[in-house]
Amino acid sequence: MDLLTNEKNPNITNPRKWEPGMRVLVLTAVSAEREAVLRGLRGDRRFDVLIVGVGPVSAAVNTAKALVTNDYGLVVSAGIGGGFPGKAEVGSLVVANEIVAADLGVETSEGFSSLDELGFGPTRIQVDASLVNSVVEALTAAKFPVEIGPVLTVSTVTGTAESAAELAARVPGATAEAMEGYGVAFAATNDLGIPILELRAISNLVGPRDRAAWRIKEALDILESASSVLLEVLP
Ligand SMILES: O=C(O)c1cccc(C(=O)CC[C@H]2O[C@@H](n3cnc4c(=O)[nH]cnc43)[C@H](O)[C@@H]2O)c1
Repeated sequence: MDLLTNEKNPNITNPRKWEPGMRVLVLTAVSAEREAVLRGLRGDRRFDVLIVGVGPVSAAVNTAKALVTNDYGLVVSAGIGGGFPGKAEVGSLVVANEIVAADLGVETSEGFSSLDELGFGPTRIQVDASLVNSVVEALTAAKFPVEIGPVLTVSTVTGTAESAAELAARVPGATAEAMEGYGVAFAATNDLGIPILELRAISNLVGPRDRAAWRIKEALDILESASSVLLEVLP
């Protein structure tokens, strides 16, 4: 056996299926996001909405803790996020079809190599296509501007056009960026096989840092409205 082979990661599986009536765990990074989701869910008792903190490590640890005590049929990472230019506008919603740990790898003289390429992977978690489609159909019917695509999890918010372009080249189709999705998804899928979703309301574009351009209030309002659509999709 190669001493550096990671035998843990291949246990990421997704054998369980969401069934109507199952409990849903929604994880947000901060309380403003949690409050928005709770307003949208209008007190529906099938949903628990918890704060896991900012960043993938905090998100993974706190999601894993929450999954010890309750049985959930679906885990949702929800919050605001950055949209890749030309892929997701500010004020739109992004539903992940794939959740990608986009900066988990090594830097080489030829550029970035992901853990997958080094044999330590995977760094990408697929989302069940039928779940994605039913959420997107319901959001579209409710007239939300919605995009489907890979949502990147990063430990550092992208702050230059060069870094944004590098990430977009690294993950073809990259649609949004946030900091928690992969941590939440890893905790839910690894060994437990609980289906996952990631939903991001776009507050800013991925690229040069421009704090004044962030539309956090608008994104939280959209997150609230989108959460009420989850009530219909997840009966
Ligand atoms: O730029 C700043 O000064 C700054 C100060 C405090 C917090 C931030 C954040 O980026 C909060 C990250 C938080 O929000 C999500 N998020 C929203 N937009 C993005 C993005 O473009 N790239 C990554 N994460 C984003 C993220 O999931 C965190 O929960 C900045």
